[in-house]
Amino acid sequence: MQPSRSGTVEGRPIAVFDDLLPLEQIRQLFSVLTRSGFTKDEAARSDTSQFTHWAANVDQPEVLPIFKPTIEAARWFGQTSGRAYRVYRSYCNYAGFGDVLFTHTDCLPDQHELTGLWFIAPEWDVEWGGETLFFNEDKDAEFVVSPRPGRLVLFDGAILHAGRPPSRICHMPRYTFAFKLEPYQPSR
Ligand SMILES: O=C(O)CCC(=O)C(=O)O
Ligand SMILES: [Fe+2]
Repeated sequence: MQPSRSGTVEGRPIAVFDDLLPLEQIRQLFSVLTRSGFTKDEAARSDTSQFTHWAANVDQPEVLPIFKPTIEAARWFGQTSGRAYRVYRSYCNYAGFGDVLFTHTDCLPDQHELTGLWFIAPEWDVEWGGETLFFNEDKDAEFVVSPRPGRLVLFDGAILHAGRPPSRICHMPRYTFAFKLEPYQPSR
């Protein structure tokens, strides 16, 4: 498995993977998500907890078609870091026009956790916005990922990042399906 492109921010890796699954499977997952139980209780940071956004927690992510390719992409990451990763949390974020998604990190600098984000949409127009941005320590955006349907971006969770809400002309929910992965010692 090879990324379409990769880079680093503050020396920490990011990789973008495309076409890991047929678009039809992404469309099916989109359809399931539109009928799922989202609750407005996900907070990006402790100091923004009064501005929650909608998310749906998923208890059995193994059954989803996006699970295995996520593990395989994490294995690609592990080739460089020498680490093995396992999923410890899965959920889907929702954002619509006018929502705010705050900049945040997903782990502490020395935790070396990974976040995998899948863009789940049947189609996406560049004018709809909704990119995920990655910032350096100066809060300058250094890496941008367009929310192309079926795309996976995998990154060191200590990189400051934010999803951007879709624009006013976007009639589609912006779903990003998140896998949080932690390093672990596989038993031999
Ligand atoms: O929706 C996005 O682009 C970002 C989501 C995110 O950073 C997260 O769920 O931790
Ligand atoms: Fe995040």
